[in-house]
Amino acid sequence: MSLASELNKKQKTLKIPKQQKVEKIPKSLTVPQEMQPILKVENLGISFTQYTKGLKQKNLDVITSLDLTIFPGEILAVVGSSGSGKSLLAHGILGILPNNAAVTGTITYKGQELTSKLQQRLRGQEIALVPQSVNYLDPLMRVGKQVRTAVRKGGATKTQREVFARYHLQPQVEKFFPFQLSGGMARRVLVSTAVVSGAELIIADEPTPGLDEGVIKEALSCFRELADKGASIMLITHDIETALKIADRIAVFYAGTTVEVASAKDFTEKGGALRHPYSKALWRALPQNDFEPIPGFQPLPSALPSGCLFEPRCHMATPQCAQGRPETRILRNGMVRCIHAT
Ligand SMILES: Nc1ncnc2c1ncn2[C@@H]1O[C@H](COP(=O)(O)OP(=O)(O)OP(=O)(O)O)[C@@H](O)[C@H]1O
Ligand code: NI
Repeated sequence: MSLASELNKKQKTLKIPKQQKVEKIPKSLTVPQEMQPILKVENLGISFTQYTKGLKQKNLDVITSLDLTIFPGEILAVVGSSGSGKSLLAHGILGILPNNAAVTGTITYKGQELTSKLQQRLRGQEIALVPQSVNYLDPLMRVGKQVRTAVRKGGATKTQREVFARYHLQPQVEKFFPFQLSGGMARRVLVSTAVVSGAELIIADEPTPGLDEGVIKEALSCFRELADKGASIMLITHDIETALKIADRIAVFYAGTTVEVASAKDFTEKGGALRHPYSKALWRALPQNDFEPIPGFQPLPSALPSGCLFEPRCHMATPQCAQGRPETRILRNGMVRCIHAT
């Protein structure tokens, strides 16, 4: 069975909001911090065992000391460039990492440690994934059926047809097999599967590339509506602008760790409200801002610096930065991993 259908089978029914024109996507208020997070990731590490020449074993640390939390009713965007570990985090939460992966640290879901047994129980029930790759669709099952299997209560066909209409999928598409879909259509089917699931936590891994403006807006506003009804959404994207349209908070990833978690409101003007030099640089690199590229490259997992991961590219770096990884600290209501951030 494909992962998408397996992940979403037997899920709770959730009313699909009627199709509506969305001019502006409203954002809910910032989450009160005393609220219990639905998901808490602490000091997460993900490494891969690789065999090199002569069957020598090598460990590749791709995620190190990663922390983040998501609260009920919140959209947390995870932004970072390619290879920063966004998808691996998603797969780590769902418990679908490849066999050669080792996980350290803790992930708690509603206060309970997310063991592999619990992951298996929640996957497709309370936690749904919109996978980054459309290959997760079952190639042998008509797509309408794949979406209907994700509906757990009530009229599955009605729910599937409503969500297809909402994402501009023609009625005949429900009879199609995945190979008959364009990339954009396949992605809309994946988003539909998660949206009808009624999951309490939806992890959407790059759900919008290849979709046209109208459908992107529809998908994003649908996530916002689900969050406003109490669901939590982790929106993984490399596109800060998409993230800012709906997210409450943004976690900035760099080389497999969280360098900053900020309120979406902090991404404004010259980035003065941001805390980490990388977040500021990422913000300033946008065409509508200074369009200033960040010199250098994100380090590869096989060649991570021993000190601060951003130190080799940082204009604020001092010799102390190369001494060791900075701890996370709370700063101006956000989180940052930089000894110089003020
Ligand atoms: N099975 C694996 N074995 C070894 N390394 C892996 C494996 N899967 C992923 N990686 C490495 O882990 C790092 C993070 O990958 P990941 O797919 O999480 O990045 P990402 O942030 O989602 O990037 P993108 O924006 O391109 O989707 C990359 O350097 C990648 O090469
Ligand atoms: Ni990815």
